[in-house]
Amino acid sequence: MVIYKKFAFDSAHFLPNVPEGHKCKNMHGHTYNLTVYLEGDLDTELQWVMDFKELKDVVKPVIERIDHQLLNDIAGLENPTAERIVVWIWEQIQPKLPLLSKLELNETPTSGAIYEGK
Ligand SMILES: Nc1nc2c(c(=O)[nH]1)N=C([C@H](O)[C@H](O)COP(=O)(O)OP(=O)(O)OP(=O)(O)O)CN2
Ligand SMILES: [Zn+2]
Repeated sequence: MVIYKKFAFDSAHFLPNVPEGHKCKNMHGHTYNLTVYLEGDLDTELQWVMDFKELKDVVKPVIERIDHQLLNDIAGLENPTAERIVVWIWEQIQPKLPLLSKLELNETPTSGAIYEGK
């Protein structure tokens, strides 16, 4: 069984390593949408994989670290591509979510990154 929960955060960023003239060298912002997927068996008694509230309690503090921030200022996010951000989030939450199976991060309505671990 796969369950998921969605989160959103608003952050500013710029991509320092792109060539001069690339639009993403300029600071700009996104409303990021994150979907967290867990995969596991149903608990026989509760008939769920994990309480969505417990899932939220793990992910929300991590989202709060990056919401309304300049991502480039955060350790590990000096080059905050969607790919780097999704790995960074994985590294923060995976130790507390052993059933974590996939993260999907949408940077815009048309672009994003999916990470399933190493
Ligand atoms: N592989 C990656 N490519 C790009 C990233 C990234 O994180 N990984 N990031 C950017 C920029 O942050 C940019 O803000 C998003 O790019 P883009 O999808 O081109 O945004 P648009 O709003 O212009 O998209 P359209 O829907 O095509 O208008 C760039 N590349
Ligand atoms: Zn961007």
